[in-house]
Formats: sequence, structure tokens, C-alpha cells
Amino acid sequence: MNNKQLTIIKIGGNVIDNSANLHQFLLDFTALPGDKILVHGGGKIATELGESLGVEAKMVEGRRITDIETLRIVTMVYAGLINKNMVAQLQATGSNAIGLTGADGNIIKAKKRPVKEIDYGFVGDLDEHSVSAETLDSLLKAGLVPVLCAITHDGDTQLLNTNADTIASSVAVAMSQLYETRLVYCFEKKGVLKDVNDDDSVVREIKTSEFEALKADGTVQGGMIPKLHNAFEAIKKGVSAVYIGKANELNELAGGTFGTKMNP
Ligand SMILES: Nc1ncnc2c1ncn2[C@@H]1O[C@H](COP(=O)(O)OP(=O)(O)O)[C@@H](O)[C@H]1O
Ligand SMILES: CC(=O)N[C@@H](CCC(=O)OP(=O)(O)O)C(=O)O
Repeated sequence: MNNKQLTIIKIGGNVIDNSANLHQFLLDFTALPGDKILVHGGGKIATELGESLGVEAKMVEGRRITDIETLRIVTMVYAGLINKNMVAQLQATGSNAIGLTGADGNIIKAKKRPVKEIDYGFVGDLDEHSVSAETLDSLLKAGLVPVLCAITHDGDTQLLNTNADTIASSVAVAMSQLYETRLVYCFEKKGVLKDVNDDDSVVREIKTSEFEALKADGTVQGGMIPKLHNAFEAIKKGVSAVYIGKANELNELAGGTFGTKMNP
């Protein structure tokens, strides 16, 4: 077992879109001890900018169909606007953040999703060779906090759009070769809820074997289905602990009362 500890945190678009919540989250993130990597989404903001430019968002099972116009928009929003603002805010809170796409330092090489029933366009899928744990490790050893956005590349000039939950899971799996790694999905709710309209109905623990039943009875829906799938993949492939919970309750992580914990 590796004894170096690493926390990988993913933050979703609903929190990024609220400046007060984002500021509080970034303060709590900086206060977490030990090595850290931040992965951010921003789907909501990309959708809004697209609409204002006359490019309508098309989502299938939580994944954005990414034609060339949409790729331009998501590259500007994720790799530019959100990533650089987040880095500047982290610098102000005392984290020496470095903002990166998967093309920078060849940190995440993806494969364009093959066209089957649906053509997702410039969407990148990841496999066990996609993430360069060594390069991320060298940044951590230099005292930097990598801030990864949802833009990857194929190694042959093409940028690709990869779901941020998937990036967080794949980065956590790759880093678990070098570190005892925990993965924390932060969003606007307190965890996986028994009743999605009741914020106090948090399910404290979910076992892999319970996931199918939660899907079948409709307890988890929409974006929570791929999030849980990514969470359980991480647990299966060597990540020590995976949590899903509220961005503004991150300070509860140390006390063990944070959100929902995934169990093998
Ligand atoms: N049982 C559940 N508990 C909590 N959220 C749920 C549940 N089922 C569905 N959801 C939905 O999943 C969403 C989170 O997924 P997503 O929108 O992809 O988040 P993010 O953009 O933060 O990654 C929540 O905003 C909520 O509407
Ligand atoms: C292929 C794909 O779907 N990519 C996502 C990447 C951003 C993301 O994951 O943002 P959230 O975490 O805020 O949802 C998208 O463009 O919406």
C-alpha cells in the first residue's frame, strides 16, 4: 500500500456558476491538508454561452454531443474562462494552482468516441493508458496543485471534450498506483439522496451491489447515474475511498460525516 496521500476533488457546473459558493469551496479546498488535484466541469456555463451564440446544447445520457462549433465553445469556456478564473482564485487563497487541459504535458490522451447509433462528435473516451500519473506526480512534487478541465486531446492535433466526472475517476485510478488516493465528487446537494427533493435524505453509504437497484427504482436519475458509475469504477480499480457530497460541506471530510461514501 502506498503511504503518500492524495485527494482528488471534482467540482460541478452548478457550484461553479454561483460565485459565493465557489469562493467558499475554494477556501475549503485550499485548507485541506496534503497533496491535491482539482478537476472541474462547467457544463451549465457552456450551455448558457452556447445559447447566447445560437448553438443549442444536445445532451444524450449526460454526455454533450460535441460538433465543431460546440467544441470551440467548450474549449473557450472550460480551458479558458473557468480554468483560468479558478486558478486565479486559488492563487489568492494560497494554493499554487496550475491550470491544464489534457493536452498540456500530455496529461490526458483520449480516443474520439466511435460513431455507433449516436455520433457524439468530438467527445473523448479514456482508458487505462490515458492519464500520465508520472507527469501529475512531478507537478505535485514541485509543490503545484493541478487544476484539470474537461478538455483532452488525441495526440494528433485534435482537442476533445471529456466528461469531468470521468476525468476525475480516471485520474484517481491512475494516481492510485503512486498514492493512497481518495476521490471526492462535490456538487450542490448533500450527497446521494433517497428523495432528490429532500436535502436531508442523504444515503450515508452505497455498496456496488446496491447501485442497480437504486437505478431501477428511480432513486438515482439523470447526471447522478454516470457519476455513480464513475465512482464505483474508481473503487473497483484501486482508489481507497470515494465520496459524493456538498461542495460547501467539504470541511466535514476530515470528521467522516461528509456526504455519501461508496463501498466496494
Ligand atoms: N438521488 C439523487 N441524489 C442527488 N442528486 C440526484 C439524485 N438523482 C438525480 N440527481 C441529480 O443529479 C444531479 C448531479 O449530476 P450532474 O448534474 O451531472 O452534476 P455535476 O454537473 O455537478 O457533475 C443533481 O443536480 C440532481 O439533480
Ligand atoms: C462529453 C461531455 O459531456 N463533457 C462535459 C464536460 C463538462 C462537464 O462534465 O461539466 P459538469 O461536471 O459541470 O457536468 C460537457 O460538455 O458537459
